[in-house]
Amino acid sequence: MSVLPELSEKATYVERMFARIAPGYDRVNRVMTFGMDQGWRRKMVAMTAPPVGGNALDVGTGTGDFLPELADWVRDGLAVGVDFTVAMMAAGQPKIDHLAPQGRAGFVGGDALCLPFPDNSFDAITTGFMLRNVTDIRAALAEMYRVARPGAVMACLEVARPKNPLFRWGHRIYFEGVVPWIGQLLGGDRSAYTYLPQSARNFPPPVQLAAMMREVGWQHVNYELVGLGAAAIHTGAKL
Ligand SMILES: C[S@@+](CC[C@H](N)C(=O)[O-])C[C@H]1O[C@@H](n2cnc3c(N)ncnc32)[C@H](O)[C@@H]1O
Repeated sequence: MSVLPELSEKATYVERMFARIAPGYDRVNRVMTFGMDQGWRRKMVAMTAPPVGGNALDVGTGTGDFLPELADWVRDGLAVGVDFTVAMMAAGQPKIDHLAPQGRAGFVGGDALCLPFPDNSFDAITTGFMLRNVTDIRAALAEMYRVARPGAVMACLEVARPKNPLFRWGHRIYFEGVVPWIGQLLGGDRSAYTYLPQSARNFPPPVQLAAMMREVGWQHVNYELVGLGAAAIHTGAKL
């Protein structure tokens, strides 16, 4: 049975869903990805290579998993996480408690489709598992392009479907049959983790996402499959 909302209700549905699962979000992520997700995030930050003293932005930051790594790279610069679900950022606050007093990292409430920042503000941008959840993927990619400074690199992590038929079959069983139960047991919310594989089915495949990035201005667009093809990391530059 589909749990996917109508487009007109999607933003409210997504915000309420993430507010519900915020307390157990990190735990479920670690188990569901066999601990690989943090390595993917570290790799992405290295791909964007934020400069020392620069500003880095993580869009749809959730519990802020990218922020400590971004803050390490920019050192005395600033790492900002933006999200429209306050409960997710509140759950992640302990991760940046040691950085916030020195003004090195912070959360900002805001919509990825209308980012609350001026043009050309950030030297590096990351976004992880967010694009699947927005009502307009192109608009989100265009907003990230708008706030990126010339020279900035953006890296995006999203779910994909393995190409190898055997992995694809195993992935489908795991993602659609097992993941909702992991979500139920560790996150207390089966419906949210049923939404996950269903929303992934509707998400454009990596080649199509790369084309969308180019359409809104990103250049040198590339992608790499990770996790046996279960996720893709796209990168693009603003020249
Ligand atoms: C699956 S979580 C990903 C969190 C984090 N980036 C990570 O890597 O684990 C998706 C996040 O995107 C946020 N989100 C979805 N649509 C958004 C929008 N239009 N504007 C801002 N945040 C949004 C949700 O609130 C949620 O925190």
